[in-house]
Amino acid sequence: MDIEQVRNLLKETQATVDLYLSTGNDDARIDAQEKAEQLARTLERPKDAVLKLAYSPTILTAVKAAHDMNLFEVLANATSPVTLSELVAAKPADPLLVERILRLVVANGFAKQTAPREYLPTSLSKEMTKQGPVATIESMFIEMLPALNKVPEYLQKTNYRNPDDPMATVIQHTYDVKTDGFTWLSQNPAAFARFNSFMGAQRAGRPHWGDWFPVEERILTHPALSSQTPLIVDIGAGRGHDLMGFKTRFPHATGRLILEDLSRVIEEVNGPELETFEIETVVHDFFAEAQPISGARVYYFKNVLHDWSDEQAAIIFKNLKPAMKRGFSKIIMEEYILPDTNARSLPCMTDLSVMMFCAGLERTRQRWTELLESVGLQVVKFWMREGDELGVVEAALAEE
Ligand SMILES: C[S@@+](CC[C@H](N)C(=O)[O-])C[C@H]1O[C@@H](n2cnc3c(N)ncnc32)[C@H](O)[C@@H]1O
Repeated sequence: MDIEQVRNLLKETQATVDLYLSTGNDDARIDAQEKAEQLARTLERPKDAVLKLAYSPTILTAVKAAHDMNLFEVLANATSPVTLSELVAAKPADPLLVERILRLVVANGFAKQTAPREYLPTSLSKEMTKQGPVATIESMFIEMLPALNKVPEYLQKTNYRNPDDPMATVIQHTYDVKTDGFTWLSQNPAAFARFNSFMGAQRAGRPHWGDWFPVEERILTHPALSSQTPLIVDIGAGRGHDLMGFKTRFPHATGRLILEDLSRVIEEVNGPELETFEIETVVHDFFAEAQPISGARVYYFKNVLHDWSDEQAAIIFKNLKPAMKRGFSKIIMEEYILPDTNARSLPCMTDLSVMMFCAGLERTRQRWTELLESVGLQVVKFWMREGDELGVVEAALAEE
């Protein structure tokens, strides 16, 4: 172990923690957390680090089993220690088994132990009683882990080609299905509900782009805007929460708000709620047809492009471009924008997951630039917000 390195990291960790405590800035919080992790890694013997990594799936297993035995439900509201006997009664289950599961759960911060066979909740135990976090663990455990397990085999079989076909990626290899991952999930209502809650939980608490992106300056201030102009076309919009959020923040913005998605989604979302927000709906398959709404100020995609490989994304953009008005229309994409070096761990985890599930990918600045330029578009600016590597790619037709 390099003692000098430990000393330096300790100082750096202290400095980033102090910065966070004095500013409350979320970037500073994440920097502090990463420095602390680096420090912990430096203190760990490499062989122990490898062992821990190899055994790490057992943590997920223990948390899932604890959830299945209702241990978090019983613990969550306790203000004084809960005994093993009380926890055992929740299912009921064998005391020795519960004790063993709880040992791993406690060692990983999902509960606290106050005395032999006495436990208290932590913020993580409480998290494990909410629908979204539970769905996150369940979806990962039930549907995704079997496929993750097959990734090395799949990559070997495909001679280590980067997956680019959503009909022939790890999901099809694992489950022997002939559909894309989303269709496969949608055919199993329980799995689909889990997955949707998982995705919802992943996005929960993220600020709306209208709260940090300079919407007024970059979008609303333009002499050509009129009440008939499509102001925002949200492509692959899902249930329309982003447009509703936009309308709430900019109720007097000039122009129409249009929600586009596949027909099955539009059938489901059409109704009084969207009408209240004056949101129009249009059925549009971005692979099969040209963009039907011409001359919009903004073509907005959120969490759409990362589901698709560059080859598929190029089709989406080629179908969009003819509708764009030069000097007026913009593309706004809310996605991860990874730095070209040293990306953080979480977006790299989602990168591997979208690769496995739909041959998608999270893109670095360089990859976004290259993708857009390959189809006659250009990055106008990358906008990063505080907190993580999520941001907005603002793009337009390339200059002629
Ligand atoms: C990951 S969801 C994102 C939804 C929404 N933008 C959000 O961030 O919550 C991807 C969306 O793309 C839609 N989608 C998938 N394939 C599509 C296609 N070929 N044409 C149009 N929309 C599509 C899906 O129905 C889904 O609503």
